Amino acid sequence: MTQYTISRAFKSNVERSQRVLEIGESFGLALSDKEFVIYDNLKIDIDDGDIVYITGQSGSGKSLLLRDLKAQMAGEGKKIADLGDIVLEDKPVIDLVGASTVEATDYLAKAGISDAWIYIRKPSELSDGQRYRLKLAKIMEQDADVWIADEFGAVLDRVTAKIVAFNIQKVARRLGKTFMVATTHTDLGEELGPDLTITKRFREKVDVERRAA
Ligand SMILES: Nc1ncnc2c1ncn2[C@@H]1O[C@H](COP(=O)(O)OP(=O)(O)OP(=O)(O)O)[C@@H](O)[C@H]1O
Repeated sequence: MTQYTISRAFKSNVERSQRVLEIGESFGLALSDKEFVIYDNLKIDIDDGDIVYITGQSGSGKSLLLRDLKAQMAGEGKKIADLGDIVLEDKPVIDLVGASTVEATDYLAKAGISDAWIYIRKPSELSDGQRYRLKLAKIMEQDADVWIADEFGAVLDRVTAKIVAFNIQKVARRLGKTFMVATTHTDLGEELGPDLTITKRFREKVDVERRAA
């Protein structure tokens, strides 16, 4: 178990344009620089192989948390596969994943793609949701210790998001990977079965809940 400490704050630095001054006056906003604290010395214990489910409203600080955890884990020498870093070559989908056709179809199926018409298309011809699932297949094939997916399933319909969540946590658990996702959606708890649920609330408030052993 490793303990990570997260602290993050921003200065407001408001640029005082004419319109900003009008808004400040109309809504009674003080435009003096203020500090916004998003994480205040938050301690999070994460074990290798944990499934970590980060939720919270838009703008609450989920991406910042993932980014800081990623940096600290990389600093410890862990290999990270981050969905946000994956660049897709414009080749047929079936050529983009795995060492063989069988391996490719296996990874793709786990990521929720099992349509032959998608296999033979290129990423530029796919929908956002199909591209997202292809990237999930690509993080599963990487020889990394930690898999990271921000905006997890955000572009997927909820039935597909749940199926993909269930499948990928199963693979992560089998391979002993740490899998960390962040999303505004709170409906994936049952499918992910997270070891750690982090709910980011307003200001620096955070709920961290570990599943009973
Ligand atoms: N460089 C920055 N300077 C100032 N404020 C920032 C900066 N980066 C992020 N923030 C603020 O920190 C807060 C958290 O941002 P973050 O991207 O982590 O939110 P999020 O929960 O991932 O949101 P979403 O679900 O919309 O992606 C936001 O209110 C954002 O405005």
